[in-house]
Amino acid sequence: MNAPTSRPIRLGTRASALATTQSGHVADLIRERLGCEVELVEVATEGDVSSAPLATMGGTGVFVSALRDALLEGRVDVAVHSLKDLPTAPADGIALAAIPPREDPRDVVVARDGLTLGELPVGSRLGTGSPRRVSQLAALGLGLELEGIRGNVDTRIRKVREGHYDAVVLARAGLARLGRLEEVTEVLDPLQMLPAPGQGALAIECRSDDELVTALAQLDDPATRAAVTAERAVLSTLEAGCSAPLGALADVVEGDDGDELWLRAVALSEDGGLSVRMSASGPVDDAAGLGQRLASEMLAEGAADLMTAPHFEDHQ
Ligand SMILES: NCc1[nH]cc(CCC(=O)O)c1CC(=O)O
Repeated sequence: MNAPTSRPIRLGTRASALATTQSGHVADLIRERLGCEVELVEVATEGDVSSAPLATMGGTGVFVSALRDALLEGRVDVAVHSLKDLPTAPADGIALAAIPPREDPRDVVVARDGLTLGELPVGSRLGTGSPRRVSQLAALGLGLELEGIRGNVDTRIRKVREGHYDAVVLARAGLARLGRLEEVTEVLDPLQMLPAPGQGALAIECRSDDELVTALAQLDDPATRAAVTAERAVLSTLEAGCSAPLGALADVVEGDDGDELWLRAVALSEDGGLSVRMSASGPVDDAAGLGQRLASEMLAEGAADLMTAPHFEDHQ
């Protein structure tokens, strides 16, 4: 296809190794598939500059807003985010123009001495700052010490190498993009660890009134978009009534009447002691409806009460 514009497309990226790798990947896709020139423009975000815990900075949205500001102010034309870091509410003036094919969405363990979770001795120190990972790990009853950790992928792995932690849990997708899969000592089955909604997928955004919306749509993978739409609908529906740790994963599977979407989700109390786990399937073209229905059923089963559950008082 002809280049939609004569000027180079400015693609905004955060400076981290993962962000520049992801952005470089999308820049290549745009060059190959749309035949446009692309230049990378670095954008600093509060999430990169500060080392405060993410929870005190308004969550992972801090990584996203600086890139969106750069888009709206016309400093860049395209922004690439990890979809799991993207808030579910649509942003004014911004289009989610494409979601390319997803990487393997599972979480992985990087442990000392090639160990798996089950092989780590009781009392081993596992670093993760994610409430979703903490609660699901706690629910496994392995007797691990779960400790907060910050820093990029490289820093987290180094903290295991240097003996500060016995293990860390990371998204497989990040390691795959960085060419670090050889560090993985165990891939966690979603039966035990459901990933974050959107994990492993990229979001390509542009201004909603830009002609790029149509051009970028060629990079969209409909199966990935359907899956992450269902997962994010669980998140946005539960967010209204529940701030519990949440995992969700959808796959396009072959059903009796052709392709359908199979969705599973779990909401847990912070200590993993209580959880509401459900699954459902539905038509691929009603992904949002499927996610909303599953989340409503989860709310009816008490998902909203998990954080304030009486067991916190009873068993302390
Ligand atoms: N929380 C930060 C973050 N955002 C996206 C990824 C990895 C790539 C992805 O999930 O798409 C990571 C690192 C991690 O969770 O290990």
